[in-house]
Parts: sequence; structure tokens; C-alpha cells
Amino acid sequence: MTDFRPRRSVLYMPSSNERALEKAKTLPVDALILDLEDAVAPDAKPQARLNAAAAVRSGEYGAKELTIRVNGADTEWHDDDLKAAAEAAPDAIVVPKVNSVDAVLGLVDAFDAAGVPESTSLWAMIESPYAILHAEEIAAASERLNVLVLGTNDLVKELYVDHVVGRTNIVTSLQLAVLAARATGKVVLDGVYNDVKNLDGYLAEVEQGRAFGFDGKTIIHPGQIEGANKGFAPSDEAIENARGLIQAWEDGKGSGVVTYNGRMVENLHVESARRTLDIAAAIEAIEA
Ligand SMILES: CC(C)(COP(=O)(O)OP(=O)(O)OC[C@H]1O[C@@H](n2cnc3c(N)ncnc32)[C@H](O)[C@@H]1OP(=O)(O)O)[C@@H](O)C(=O)NCCC(=O)NCCSC(=O)C[C@H](O)C(=O)O
Ligand SMILES: [Mg+2]
Repeated sequence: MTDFRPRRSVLYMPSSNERALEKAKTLPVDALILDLEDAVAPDAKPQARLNAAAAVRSGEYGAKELTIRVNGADTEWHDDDLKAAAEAAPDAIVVPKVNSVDAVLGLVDAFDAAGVPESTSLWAMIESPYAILHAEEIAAASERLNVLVLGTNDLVKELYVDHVVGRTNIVTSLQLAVLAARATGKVVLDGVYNDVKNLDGYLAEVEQGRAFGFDGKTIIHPGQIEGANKGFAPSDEAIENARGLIQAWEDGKGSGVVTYNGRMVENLHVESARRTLDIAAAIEAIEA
């Protein structure tokens, strides 16, 4: 696995909230989304834009991946947001409501026109029924797009449904997004959990997202960081199992069938075990 970057916990923060921007410097998240969109009132957008750009340029956020969420391409704020982001050169620009291949291609052109450096990638938010149904094409539309971000609040709104325990009414959407990411080699991040005081409900959703195959979770409050960091990292048991399985495979070279803990081991299991160890090593490196 090359170029793996942990994105277990990806924290949104309103770029208008200077206290939160300051606090985020010390929070143990893998990535930050400095928001200019929904979390920022229209009047506050110009100052939020300046704050987000200053935060990226400050060099005070350690190894965290820094991204700026601009307002959507069809809004009056988009061009100014993109210009400010281009100058600040974050790791990625997060664009909301990306619904089609044409939208991705338009954004890539807009990035070039605004002078967004090549080192800044595009994270596309998948948050409408149409985007879910076209997630694979959207994900494959450009090399520059490396992360799909689920916008489950907008998705629930667009589906005319409610937020329900277990997310039973959007399971198909979540799984289609994961399938699209895996089919195209992109990263995929789960949506946010709004009830910031309900830790048990949040942890259940982390576990569900991990089980579905998401790479990490977008979050909205510092109290959600630990759960995501733990939930999207290989457990001690998984690491130990991966090491043992690889050892059994190496020891058994030349013999026909290898077993570990009573289970058949094939090359594909060894590949999964190596992936687990690579992820664990990447997490250890950023936490060192
Ligand atoms: C949800 C909140 C409004 C709650 O805020 P608050 O009541 O102030 O929380 P606390 O008092 O418990 O905060 C404790 C301290 O933590 C800091 N804090 C809180 N949230 C953040 C944060 N996101 N980043 C950094 N720091 C944060 C507070 O400043 C307190 O600090 P201190 O005073 O020093 O102790 C609030 O959490 C919040 O605004 N969260 C982010 C909301 C947001 O960004 N929403 C937009 C994205 S979600 C979305 O819609 C995704 C998608 O588009 C979709 O459709 O689903
Ligand atoms: Mg949204």
C-alpha cells in the first residue's frame, strides 16, 4: 500500500469561530475541514475566508491534513472562496454537492483557473440521491479527486427521510458510496453524527461506518475524536492476528495449505493482513 494517510477523524469547524480554530491546533485529529459553507452565516463568510486561509498558512497545525470547504459552485461565494484557498494552498479543497462528472471536470478547470497548486487535491462531497447513484463515475472523473465525503445531513434532507437509529433508511446509499470508492481506488469518509452529547449513539455509528468499509468519519465536536481514532484504527487484536497470520504463511512456504488459528490462509488473507499492518504503522508514525 503506497501513499496511505490516516483519515480516521476529520473535524469540521466553522472558520468564523476563532476560538475553535485556536483550539484545533492541539486536537488529535487526522484532518481538519475549515468550513466556509453551512456552518458559516452569510455575513460572516468574508472574515471566515480570511481566517481559514490564515490558519492554513500559519504552520501551527502540526501534521494534520488541512482542508478548506468552499461554498458550492453555484453560489455567489464560490469564486472568492476558491481564490482564497488557492493562495493558502491547503492539502485539499472540499467541495459540497458534487453531483456529476461534469461538475468534477468543471471544478478541476476552476482549480486551474484560480491557480490552485497541484499539491492541493479535490475532496468531493456526495450528498444527494443523484450523486449517490453516480458516485462511481464522479469518483473516477479525475485523478485530482482523491476523497469522497458523505454529506448525510443533506442526503437525509434530499431523500425526505429522518435521521433514524442505525441509519436503516440510508444504508444502501452508504454502501453505494463505499463501493464507488473501492472500485476507483479512492478514500471514502462517513458523514457526521449530529447528537454531540450522545456518545453511545455516536460510537455505534462509528462501528457501523467501520464495518461498512469507510476509511474514517467526519465529525463536528472534539468529544467525537477519540471514538473515531480508535474505531478506524486496527485493534491490538487485529494487529496481533495479522502478524501471526503472516508468520504462519512464511513458516508454511512450500507446504500446500497453511492454517492459522484453525483457519485456512491464502495469499489474499496475507494481503489483508499486510494492509492492516501498513495502516497501523502509518497511524503510529503520525502519532509519534
Ligand atoms: C455543534 C457545536 C455548535 C457545539 O458547540 P458548543 O456548544 O460550543 O460545544 P462545547 O461547548 O461542547 O465545546 C467545547 C469546546 O470545544 C470547542 N469546539 C466545539 N466544536 C468544535 C469544533 N468543531 N472544532 C474545534 N473546537 C470545537 C469549543 O470551542 C469549546 O472550546 P473551549 O471553549 O476552548 O473549551 C460545535 O461543536 C460546532 O460548531 N461544530 C461544528 C459544526 C460544523 O462545522 N457544521 C458543518 C458541517 S456538518 C455537515 O453539515 C456535513 C455535510 O455537509 C452534511 O450535509 O451532512
Ligand atoms: Mg451538506
